Amino acid sequence: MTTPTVLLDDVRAVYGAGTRQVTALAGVTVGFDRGTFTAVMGPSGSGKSTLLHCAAGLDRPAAGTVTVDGTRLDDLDEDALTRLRRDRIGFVFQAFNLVSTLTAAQNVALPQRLAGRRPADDDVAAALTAVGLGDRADHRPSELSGGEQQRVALARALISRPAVVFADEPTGALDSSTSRQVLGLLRALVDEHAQTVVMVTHDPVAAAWADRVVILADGRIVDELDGAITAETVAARTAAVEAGVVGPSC
Ligand SMILES: Nc1ncnc2c1ncn2[C@@H]1O[C@H](COP(=O)(O)OP(=O)(O)OP(=O)(O)O)[C@@H](O)[C@H]1O
Repeated sequence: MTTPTVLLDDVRAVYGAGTRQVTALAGVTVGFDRGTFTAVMGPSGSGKSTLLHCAAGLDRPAAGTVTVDGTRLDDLDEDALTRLRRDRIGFVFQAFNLVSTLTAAQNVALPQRLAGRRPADDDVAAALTAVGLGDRADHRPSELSGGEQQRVALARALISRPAVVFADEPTGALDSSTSRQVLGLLRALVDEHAQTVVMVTHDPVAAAWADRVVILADGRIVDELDGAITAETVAARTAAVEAGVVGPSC
């Protein structure tokens, strides 16, 4: 049996304390295999972002373990965790994205430069071209739209080839043709480079690009789809969860 690239084992996450305590993850066990594309869905407040943050080492769970690329995150101090995030994890997050003082090209090259390598200028240009931003290499994030910034983050994942790419609503701010372009790029990371992609989305059309859909409700995984996934089946299953037909108590 192969070990998943990312494994969450009975992960619990809580915010606040006392009467204000909120359980965001109530014991989640899930693995994301190498070369797979998983969509994480569920109603607002069901724990999707918390799951992504715990899996990516941005939040520490209250209990349970997270293993990324063979390394248990709870074994790492903050410096080692920062290095692991830099070297092994790609982020396509709206709020956790690019360095504002660097150009698009410098942002794409950043993880490799921090690791002491210098990506070839041609590789950086090719990655930006692949995401449709070949002519914006010298622009800083403030000169790019939210969707363009997301695509710069994707270009970074294209050349630094992290073990896993976490994407939080990567198409939320995009029109449908740019969304298809971004989803096609995520798909290509998986199909052509056997990378692992985990994407939080509310959009059944976006989720249909994945190999597997994991649906959360109240901090637990309550449903899963794989095989032939269509936007219609995803919409029906998420609607059933929202309506409480499928839920933690079922
Ligand atoms: N910083 C925080 N402090 C207190 N509670 C929080 C915090 N962040 C999240 N929560 C709570 O934890 C639960 C899970 O939140 P999370 O953001 O993971 O959900 P989500 O499924 O990503 O929601 P959405 O789709 O609305 O972004 C919610 O009840 C939320 O209110």
